[in-house]
Amino acid sequence: MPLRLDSAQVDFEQLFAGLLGAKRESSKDVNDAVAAIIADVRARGDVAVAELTNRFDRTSLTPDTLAFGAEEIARAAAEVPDHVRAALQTAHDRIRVHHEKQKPEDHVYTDALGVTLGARWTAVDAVGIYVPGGLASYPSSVLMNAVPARVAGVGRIAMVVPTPDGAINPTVLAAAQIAGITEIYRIGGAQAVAALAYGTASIPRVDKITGPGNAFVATAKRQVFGQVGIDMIAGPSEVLVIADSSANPSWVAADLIAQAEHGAGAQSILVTTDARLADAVEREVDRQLSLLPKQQLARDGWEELGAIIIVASLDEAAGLANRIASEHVEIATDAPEELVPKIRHAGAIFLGHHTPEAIGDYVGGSNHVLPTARSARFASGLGVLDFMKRTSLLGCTPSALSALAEPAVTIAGVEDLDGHGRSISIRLNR
Ligand SMILES: NC(=O)c1ccc[n+]([C@@H]2O[C@H](COP(=O)([O-])OP(=O)(O)OC[C@H]3O[C@@H](n4cnc5c(N)ncnc54)[C@H](O)[C@@H]3O)[C@@H](O)[C@H]2O)c1
Ligand SMILES: N[C@H](CO)Cc1c[nH]c[nH+]1
Ligand SMILES: [Zn+2]
Repeated sequence: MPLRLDSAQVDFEQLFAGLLGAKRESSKDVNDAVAAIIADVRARGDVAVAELTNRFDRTSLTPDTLAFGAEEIARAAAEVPDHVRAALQTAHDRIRVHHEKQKPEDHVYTDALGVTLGARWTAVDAVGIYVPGGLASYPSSVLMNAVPARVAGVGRIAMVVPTPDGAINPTVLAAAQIAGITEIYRIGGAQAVAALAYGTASIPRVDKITGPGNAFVATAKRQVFGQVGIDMIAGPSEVLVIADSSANPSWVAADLIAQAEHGAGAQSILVTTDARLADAVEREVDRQLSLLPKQQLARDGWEELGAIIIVASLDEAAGLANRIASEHVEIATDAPEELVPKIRHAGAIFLGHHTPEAIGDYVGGSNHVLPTARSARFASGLGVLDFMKRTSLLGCTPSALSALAEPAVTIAGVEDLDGHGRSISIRLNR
């Protein structure tokens, strides 16, 4: 049974420990396993990457066959039916247009003292994008990573994607082709993250790694942070639907199931002001799951990490949503815009009855790589800025330096850094 609570009973700490916390932490076992994998890849390079991939993904790779060849990519992409390619192209184009609007502007100004200040944005040189592929394949995630990287102007984009049992979904390669990605490796998990971070003979190291993945991927990204940049920890997917009596229980149920079908650790929560809707959604989830024979993952996910919470008001729903800080928040009410200002912690907000989260997964144009596991409290979804960095610019005229020297030398003095002070004052005594 999914968890069912009403607002009088919602003990956030308990909710956190059960629903939001324990099952989503990476365990000591995963941490240790990932540390061992990273150490192995650093020591033995491509040989370790091939061996580990063969073990976890049941492949038969050698150090020479880690990368997809150009003809292989072209051949696989050519197998993809025209309507699928057209759908990917639509998604690509919409994602590109939206992300173009995120490109930051450089700015420079000179203040009254004659100090020039500014900020200049430049792209990261080399990025590794992780496309998950263990339980399902995600051509859409290729686009969500690659498009903002290209809009940012990243020089080199290396993509990794696991190929369980040696099989690749050709649509993943078609998406890469549409996005202009040519460097692709058939590896996944912690060994792929380690190879991108530290480099091997056949996989040059990158500067930053982005993309979602399972607990092994997320833990590996945490462990290589510092050696390379990372975007965020985007782990198992989550949705929190806020609904009132205007919501359609079948639609809400379908949205909860859609998220649960992401499998292990995926989480679907309904927060509603209407007890009758809660009952109807619960029944409807069961009914829809019984009609979907392929939905074992969703069934398990709903049983394990599904929840229905009844609250007294939409304000209370917003407060709870902020504490949970879900990856996706759907507002299934007639006036979603009234609630939006009250939702401060969410990876993405979906407005109204006609905006299922899945439209954002694919073709809405916004990014679907979003902060999970409550990291929306401090992190944002993937975007162009993740592939860029800002360098500040500072310039003083002689008179500006004279005006600022005294306070600067004073602070250098209290820090006991005379060399700093002298490097300023030496310029004044001429
Ligand atoms: N937040 C997002 O934007 C987003 C998008 C798509 C998918 N996702 C999430 O990404 C995750 C994808 O997970 P996945 O498993 O399907 O694919 P994955 O590619 O993340 O992980 C598969 C890899 O995990 C490694 N692995 C598996 N078992 C292992 C073990 N016992 N020891 C060491 N390594 C092991 C293997 O190397 C395998 O290649 C899902 O949780 C899904 O919800 C999130
Ligand atoms: N809901 C996932 C995390 O935002 C993304 C996704 C890809 N394909 C389907 N769904
Ligand atoms: Zn999804």
